[in-house]
Amino acid sequence: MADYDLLVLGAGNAGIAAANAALKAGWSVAVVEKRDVGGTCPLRGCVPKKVLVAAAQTFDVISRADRQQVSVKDPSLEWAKLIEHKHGFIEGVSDEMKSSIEKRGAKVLAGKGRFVGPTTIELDGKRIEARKIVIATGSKPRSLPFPGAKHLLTSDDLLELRNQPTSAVFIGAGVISLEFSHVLARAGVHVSILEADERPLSSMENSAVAQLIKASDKLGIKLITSAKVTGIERKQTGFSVQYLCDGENQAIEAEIVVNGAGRIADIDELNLNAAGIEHDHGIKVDEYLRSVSNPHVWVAGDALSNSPQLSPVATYEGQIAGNNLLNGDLQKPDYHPIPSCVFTVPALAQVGYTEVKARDLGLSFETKENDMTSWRSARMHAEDVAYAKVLIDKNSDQILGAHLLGHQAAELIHLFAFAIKHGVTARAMKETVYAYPTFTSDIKFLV
Ligand SMILES: Cc1cc2nc3c(=O)[nH]c(=O)nc-3n(C[C@H](O)[C@H](O)[C@H](O)COP(=O)(O)OP(=O)(O)OC[C@H]3O[C@@H](n4cnc5c(N)ncnc54)[C@H](O)[C@@H]3O)c2cc1C
Ligand SMILES: NC(=O)c1ccc[n+]([C@@H]2O[C@H](COP(=O)([O-])OP(=O)(O)OC[C@H]3O[C@@H](n4cnc5c(N)ncnc54)[C@H](O)[C@@H]3O)[C@@H](O)[C@H]2O)c1
Repeated sequence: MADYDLLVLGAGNAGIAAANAALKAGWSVAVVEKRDVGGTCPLRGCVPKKVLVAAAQTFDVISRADRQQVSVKDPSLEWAKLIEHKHGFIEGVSDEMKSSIEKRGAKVLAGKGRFVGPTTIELDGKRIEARKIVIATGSKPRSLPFPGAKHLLTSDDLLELRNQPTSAVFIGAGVISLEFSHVLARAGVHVSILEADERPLSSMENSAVAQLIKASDKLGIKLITSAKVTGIERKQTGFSVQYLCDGENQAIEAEIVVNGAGRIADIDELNLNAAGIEHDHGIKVDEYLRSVSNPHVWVAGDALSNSPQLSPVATYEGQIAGNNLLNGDLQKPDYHPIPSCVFTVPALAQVGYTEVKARDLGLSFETKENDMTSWRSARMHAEDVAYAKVLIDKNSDQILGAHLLGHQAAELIHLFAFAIKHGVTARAMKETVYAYPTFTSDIKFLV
């Protein structure tokens, strides 16, 4: 007989969402967690990162204040104090989350679980049998193969870094590197980024990314693309990062070197073969997030290898896995209307298709592109960057994609997400009466 109806591996957004669905249905649920209940987003990801970004935003506003006739003398962003301030947002959070899920009836088991059978997990030498299992073990930084990779810091390390470095090199120009770079640069750190690809953020809209690169350059962030890192060597005061670019061996020195080369599903220690769970670069799941080879197992969140690694997506997938294991396979995730934001300063936000993707799909659409820096709203707030590209279906008048940089992008994007999700037309967005003067009221001119 099974010890639990459901066992969840991992107590992050995805695991907690799946557990909650089963608890509501009166199932007995165990949640196994090897680190802290809460997982990446509240403890080592979105929230602590955003505390740093919020400070960078304030610094940015102050740096433009003279244009609004406000004089502020010598502002500075103090890294060590900021890290201390960030701690206030994390302390006690994991304990609260643990007691909250326990109150709802879950048994929280500490330790690293691994499969020893199709529905059996081993934890600290004990075997636990469950009727169904959800794998929600999240992701970890991709390990890099060159000599000296052991010197690399991760985002976890950066969030704990007490002493402000004078210089930093990031390997990879993805979301993590760009977000941290914009904070560090404002604290006065010399930042360089080495990107293997021809351009950063390859899944985002080209023209919006180009504007972000310009804004990063203005901050002093040095971005080197098409760079193949070959090694990291320790020097007296820091490190030398060697790389190949344009056929030539080159090097940059910095006090710290950070791995921003992507995150991969944290599944390689789960002993998946013992449970007959098919996997190659990730666990193979069907469209209902169920393992294709073990019908008792579902996967959700960053532990999946083919969906966006985002906190609300992890929760959404956890809920779907939970609903499907309770009710039979009914729900498939739909990622199209889910927005994402790169929290640089200015922030870049997108939802729906990029222009390239819409063209690949053979859609017939109109592109509305605007630089709003000369608009009254942007000038009032002394914005340096204010850009929007919106794709509108020529036949249905529905929004296919929106890409915003600056101009409250991380907030405005949700109106476009709502429009895409619910089929609201560009005309309906134009005809709505908005409060004025607001950034939102500009939407009429963006669609
Ligand atoms: C620096 C950073 C900033 C980010 N910022 C944002 C942001 O602004 N917005 C956004 O949407 N997303 C952001 N993300 C991504 C977001 O944090 C993740 O997509 C999300 O937290 C994934 O949730 P999850 O439940 O899948 O995994 P996690 O929250 O990582 O949870 C997985 C849990 O499983 C546990 N575990 C692993 N293996 C085992 C095992 N064998 N046994 C028991 N437990 C195990 C882990 O300890 C962990 O607690 C950020 C990520 C990082 C790293
Ligand atoms: N604001 C947010 O929503 C947010 C913030 C942080 C992280 N995240 C999530 O976390 C995930 C991981 O973030 P990330 O920034 O580490 O990854 P990423 O996938 O965004 O970017 C990784 C980058 O590293 C490059 N790269 C890979 N190997 C390299 C190498 N050897 N040398 C140089 N460049 C290399 C890739 O080409 C890519 O541009 C993202 O997928 C993202 O969804 C989200």
